[in-house]
Amino acid sequence: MLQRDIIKALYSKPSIDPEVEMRAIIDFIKEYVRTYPFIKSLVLGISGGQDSTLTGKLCQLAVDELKSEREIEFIAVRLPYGVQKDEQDCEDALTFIQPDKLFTINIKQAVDASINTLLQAGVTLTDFQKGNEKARERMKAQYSIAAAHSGIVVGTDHAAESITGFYTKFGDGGADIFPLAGLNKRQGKAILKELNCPEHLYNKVPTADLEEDKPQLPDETALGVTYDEIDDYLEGKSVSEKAQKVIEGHYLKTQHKRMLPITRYSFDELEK
Ligand SMILES: NC(=O)c1ccc[n+]([C@@H]2O[C@H](COP(=O)([O-])OP(=O)(O)OC[C@H]3O[C@@H](n4cnc5c(N)ncnc54)[C@H](O)[C@@H]3O)[C@@H](O)[C@H]2O)c1
Ligand SMILES: Nc1ncnc2c1ncn2[C@@H]1O[C@H](COP(=O)(O)O)[C@@H](O)[C@H]1O
Ligand SMILES: O=P(O)(O)OP(=O)(O)O
Ligand SMILES: [Mg+2]
Repeated sequence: MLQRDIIKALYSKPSIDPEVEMRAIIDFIKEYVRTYPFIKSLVLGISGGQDSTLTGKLCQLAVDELKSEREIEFIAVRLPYGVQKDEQDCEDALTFIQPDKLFTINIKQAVDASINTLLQAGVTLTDFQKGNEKARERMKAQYSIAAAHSGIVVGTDHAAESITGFYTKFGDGGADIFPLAGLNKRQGKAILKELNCPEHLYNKVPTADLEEDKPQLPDETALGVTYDEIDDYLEGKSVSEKAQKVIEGHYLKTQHKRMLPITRYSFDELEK
């Protein structure tokens, strides 16, 4: 049964103890950093959404615990395209996280320059495709900051995003570690509650906010399925036939995103 295989592949659990899970994630981050002495920073884009708020807080907590052992800092990065509509949420997330360092990189100039250069060469991108350019520019900026600070890039992908492939390949999908792997959306919310996060940040409507034609488009509208249904599916519960079809359709269509570039050998591993 596909549901069982997906749950196994994405390390999804039917339930979590938020305190235990939070400790396990912090310990994973600490253990990873300890394994590679060159790592002196963790770099992460903070959008004002649930996932980057949680990932950022856990990174800062891990770094705080490591500071007595070694040189290490957490670097938060604001990456607006022009002026962000949910600017205040981003400020609130940063107040909650209290990062060691903050950079603000406005990606508008770089994205617009890229779009224009492509246009001059005869390649016209749609608004949706431009959205993916924004995500890739954010990835590039985070890697530049990591390179300049002996760091690694942290990503916010988790099971409820991974299952639908709802991220830009080599954009927000491009990072060095994914501390939230295995969690679904409501489990992430439960950990934020445990951390006393301001309620409006974990109850915020999830959005990639990449399209200018559809500002702050809810992920659930774009996906055609709710996170509650996705979370139920990942917890092994039965969902409506329609939800199951939509979720499994996204999963199968985005298999390539959960693999490194496909070769003659790994092609055999795809479900056809
Ligand atoms: N761009 C936006 O404005 C926006 C907004 C909200 C959400 N999202 C979500 O982010 C995700 C990004 O969109 P996307 O998936 O179209 O773009 P993407 O760039 O992440 O993935 C598409 C690319 O993947 C590669 N690809 C596609 N099928 C493949 C296959 N079978 N084998 C190997 N490579 C393959 C191709 O290079 C293709 O251009 C989507 O889930 C989308 O809903 C995007
Ligand atoms: N506006 C943003 N500023 C900083 N970082 C951002 C911004 N938008 C997205 N990000 C990063 O990308 C991931 C994925 O976002 P989704 O909302 O899931 O598409 C986010 O967690 C940030 O790290
Ligand atoms: O990745 P984020 O932080 O933008 O969260 P969400 O996916 O809920 O928008
Ligand atoms: Mg978001």
